[in-house]
Amino acid sequence: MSTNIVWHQATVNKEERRKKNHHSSAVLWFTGLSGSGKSTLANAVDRALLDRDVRSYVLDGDNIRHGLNKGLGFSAADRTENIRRIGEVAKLFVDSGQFALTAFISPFREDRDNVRALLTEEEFIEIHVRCSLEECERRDPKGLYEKARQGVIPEFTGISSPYEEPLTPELVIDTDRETIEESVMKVINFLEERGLL
Ligand SMILES: Nc1ncnc2c1ncn2[C@@H]1O[C@H](COP(=O)(O)OS(=O)(=O)O)[C@@H](OP(=O)(O)O)[C@H]1O
Ligand SMILES: Nc1ncnc2c1ncn2[C@@H]1O[C@H](COP(=O)(O)OP(=O)(O)O)[C@@H](O)[C@H]1O
Repeated sequence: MSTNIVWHQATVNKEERRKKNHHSSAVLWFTGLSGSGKSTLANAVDRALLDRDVRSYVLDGDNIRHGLNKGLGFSAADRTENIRRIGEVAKLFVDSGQFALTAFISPFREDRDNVRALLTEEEFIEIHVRCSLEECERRDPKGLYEKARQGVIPEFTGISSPYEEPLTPELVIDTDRETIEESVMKVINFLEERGLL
């Protein structure tokens, strides 16, 4: 535990940064099974936002685990710590006037709700990237489900580790029924309706 630390108030504040950017800032929290389409969708939304001169950045589970969260595994405790840290990083992005697009399985409801609690109501947008386990297994883009079924990968989400679906997400995207383009437009329309863009 750190002691004797005092918060230093920043000189430039979030509202000033948002005004300069001509848009608001928030976290788009994509959650879903491995292979459901989180990374694909987050990156496609990132591109659509860039095309609109909106500042955004993707934080992706696989990539973050190569650096910042290297050393964390897939036990429940490590997944909780993974999501806690990403929640804090995403909050920094919001403070910097940008959109953070996070693509983590984030299987536990409580962990996602803890991130929500770090932000205001408008700043946390939970997007359930919904896709049946059967379809995710059929896609198996990295061959991980096959390994999980063989018992080579333990504690694999959906197979040997739980996924708790969001109860009241801001958005649900059915990637086994919609095209990527349709899903992207759904997210962009939502941001416009909320007055965030
Ligand atoms: N045991 C186990 N369970 C689930 N996923 C596994 C596992 N081992 C490795 N992988 C790969 O790690 C990616 C998930 O990392 P996350 O940081 O998103 O997971 S979590 O939110 O902490 O649960 C996940 O990436 P995505 O497929 O993009 O979801 C997998 O490629
Ligand atoms: N509507 C859709 N949205 C997102 N991905 C889709 C969709 N339809 C098919 N896919 C495919 O599903 C796979 C999802 O993989 P990925 O984005 O890596 O998922 P995740 O990040 O959730 O593990 C990709 O191969 C992608 O092309």
